[in-house]
Amino acid sequence: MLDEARRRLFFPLDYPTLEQAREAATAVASSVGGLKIGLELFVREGARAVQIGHDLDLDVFLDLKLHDIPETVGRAVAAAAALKVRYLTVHAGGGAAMMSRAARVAAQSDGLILLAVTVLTSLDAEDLHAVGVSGGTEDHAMRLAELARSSGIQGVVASTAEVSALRTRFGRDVLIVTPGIRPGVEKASRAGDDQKRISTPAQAIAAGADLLVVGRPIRDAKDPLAAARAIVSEIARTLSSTSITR
Ligand SMILES: O=C(O)c1cc(=O)[nH]c(=O)n1[C@@H]1O[C@H](COP(=O)(O)O)[C@@H](O)[C@H]1O
Repeated sequence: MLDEARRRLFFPLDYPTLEQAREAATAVASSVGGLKIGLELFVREGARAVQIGHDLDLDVFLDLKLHDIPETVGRAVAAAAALKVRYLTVHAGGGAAMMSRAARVAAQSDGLILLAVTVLTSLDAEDLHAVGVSGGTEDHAMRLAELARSSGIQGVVASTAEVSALRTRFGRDVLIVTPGIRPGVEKASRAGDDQKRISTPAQAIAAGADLLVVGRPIRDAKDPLAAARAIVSEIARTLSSTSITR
């Protein structure tokens, strides 16, 4: 169970330099299933950042949140596929034509899995309202997930609050990735940082999330490896008690 739990934990390399990222990745490698390369490191280091994951034999999740016209996104997906990453994010808000094009390009690759970001975990209903979206975060996330699945995208990124509804709607037929994880913060509606829709690792797994993205609680811990191990144990306990496997 511990190995299955470890496989589900992704650590974002949100670091300013390649050296810091490599050092941090190496320190936690034995207790995570994969590494997420996001905007900060990729803008600075490009493919060299991706290589950290390959060198450590970990899955790489390239988080570029692509959102552009279909032609531009399709070409970017092809470029990402050439880096041999396992996961790549696109913004579901880019629409059906953009996601369909991305999905067609990914389907021709060697196993690249696309994830559509629904409603960022840093947003709440008020933020959506301010950009003209009414109906709340769950409604909007479900609408975008529906669009993503019907466009051929295999996975979605959503907060724990939407996971149960996503499972009910799509069953096991969707990969659900959940950021906004704050160990030990059960009931607070805010993490004390930019994340607004948060949960503990246990809550995310019990709701049915497949993969958890946990950054600052590991990166900023005194002992990042111990923090990652504690999260893996929490995931394993929850998997055992809820008998969720995949
Ligand atoms: O696509 C993502 O990974 C993502 C989507 C989302 O809705 N919220 C979100 O926090 N993320 C990413 O997940 C990570 C969360 O990091 P922490 O808030 O430090 O745990 C960051 O690298 C974010 O870019």
